[in-house]
Amino acid sequence: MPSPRPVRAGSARSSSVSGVGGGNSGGRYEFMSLTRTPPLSPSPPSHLLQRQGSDPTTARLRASESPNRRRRGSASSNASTSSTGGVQQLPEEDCMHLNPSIISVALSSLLAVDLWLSKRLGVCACEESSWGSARPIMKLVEISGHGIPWIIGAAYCMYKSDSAAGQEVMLNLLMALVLDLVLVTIVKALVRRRRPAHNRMDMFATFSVDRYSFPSGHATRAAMCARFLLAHLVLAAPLRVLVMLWAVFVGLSRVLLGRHNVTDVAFGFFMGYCQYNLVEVLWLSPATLYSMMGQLE
Ligand SMILES: CC(C)=CCC/C(C)=C/CC/C(C)=C/COP(=O)(O)O
Repeated sequence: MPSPRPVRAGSARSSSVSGVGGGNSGGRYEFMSLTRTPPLSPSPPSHLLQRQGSDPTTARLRASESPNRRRRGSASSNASTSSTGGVQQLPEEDCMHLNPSIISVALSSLLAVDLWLSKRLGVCACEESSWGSARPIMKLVEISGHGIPWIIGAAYCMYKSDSAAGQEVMLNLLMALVLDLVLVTIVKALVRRRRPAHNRMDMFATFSVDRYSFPSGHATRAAMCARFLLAHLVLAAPLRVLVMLWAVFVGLSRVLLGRHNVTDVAFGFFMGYCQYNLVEVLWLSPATLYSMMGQLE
């Protein structure tokens, strides 16, 4: 935690650090890391003042930089001070470090809200949680969106279907489910976001990549399958509403069970929605299938 320290009016900074939360020159406070030895002189070297900045965010950002980067930054700052004979000008690169962009601040705020909200909503994360008694129902919803029942179900319907159109639809549903597994695995492996700390890893049939939470595979599958069923099955209106409610409930149950953060599920829904468009583009017609099989022979 940085500690505020009054700075003498005489040690004013140059205007090159404006916009970094630097206050006025009289009676303002500087933040100094407790892990650093304070300078002996009452007026610290100007390059130190400039680099640490009066903004605690900046101090934190700098503390998290790699040692190499810090060393490089410090060298360039020294150089800039000495080469301008006291007039301090930061290199372009350093100005960007000192000014966290609006996007990164917005992202950090979104992630902070996400973590806070997800923790509050994880009311079925264990039996002792406030809604712990609803956990078995949530786990049933979880199974209803799992890949294994969907793959087995689609294969069974394809086998049992006595019309070519029915077989075609079920074959494409199977292809969509496999595509979903592949895409979610790739994104999870790339992003590697850990599941929430309050999650209990007691899920049925998972891959090793399922220790990661972004995006929610259940949410992608629910969104994609719901779109698929609504587009290719002739369903009465109440059933269509039920399909949509099921998809929403699968996503919600991921957060209530503490399996995911809200953003994992939100992105999962978006990704599943887009995946359906891809399935439409890649649609396997019987003709395509026969020609593919012919090429294999
Ligand atoms: C036939 C075959 C290889 C099926 C694999 C199905 C399988 C194990 C899918 C994993 C489903 C799963 C646990 C996804 C994780 O979902 P999240 O919502 O927790 O990301």
